[in-house]
Amino acid sequence: MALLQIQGIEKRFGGLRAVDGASMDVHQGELLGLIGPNGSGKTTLLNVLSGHLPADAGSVSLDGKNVLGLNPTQLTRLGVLRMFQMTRVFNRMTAFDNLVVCGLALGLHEAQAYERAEQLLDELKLSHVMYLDAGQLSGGQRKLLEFGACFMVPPRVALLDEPFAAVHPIMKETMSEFIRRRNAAGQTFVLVSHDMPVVVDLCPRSVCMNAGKVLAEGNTQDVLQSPAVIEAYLGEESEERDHV
Ligand SMILES: Nc1ncnc2c1ncn2[C@@H]1O[C@H](COP(=O)(O)OP(=O)(O)OP(=O)(O)O)[C@@H](O)[C@H]1O
Repeated sequence: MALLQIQGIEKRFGGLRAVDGASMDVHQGELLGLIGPNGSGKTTLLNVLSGHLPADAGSVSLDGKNVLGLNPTQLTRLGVLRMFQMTRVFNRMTAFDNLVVCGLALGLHEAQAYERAEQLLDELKLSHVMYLDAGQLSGGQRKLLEFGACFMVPPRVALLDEPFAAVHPIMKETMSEFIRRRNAAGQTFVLVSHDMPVVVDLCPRSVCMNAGKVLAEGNTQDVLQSPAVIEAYLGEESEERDHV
């Protein structure tokens, strides 16, 4: 049985079907790419999975138990953890305290939270800025920090929304390496990204969405070469040209 079974999810905003009957499975230990042109419904689907938006229809089960309708706090406790496209950290707290607070909120004891925060900062090459306020860090460092916060208590599934956007290539490499290492150790990920070389490199399997529906899924290379997927991305490019 899949770790996460997503069936027939629908989410409407007024007359717009942002997610239109999307179904997919996320297997234990896999690193699944979730791709698709701008506006295809990827972020909205993640928002439904993490409890930040109610769905209009469909079902989501984790380990076979229905979790649709739970709120973000309940889902976080069950191990469904979400990293946002827009970085969300406490700017007036140090990088170290940001992680410690997150660990305490997830139920760690103080000593455990300190230890894991130090380990994660080291692993993410942020030890040299650990006592700076998060507001003093670069955008990329803040993103790495938020990313690290997701792993203070390793989740059942980490939902990452564009973690590499606007991140310096060296930090991007640090993040990719972290994802690769954790995945090799059994961590399950869903990775939303427009960075195709990284998706190809990291994700053996991908799902491509378009207009709220699943357009193709399977081996990432095959998905990217599928005529329907190429057409969907070309459609996006010609729409961009029309607006210039
Ligand atoms: N809160 C909202 N209210 C109204 N429309 C919304 C809202 N959130 C998203 N949408 C619309 O829903 C559609 C899907 O958006 P979504 O952000 O899920 O796509 P996406 O695939 O994540 O896009 P991108 O790759 O650009 O981030 C878009 O047409 C978007 O404008």
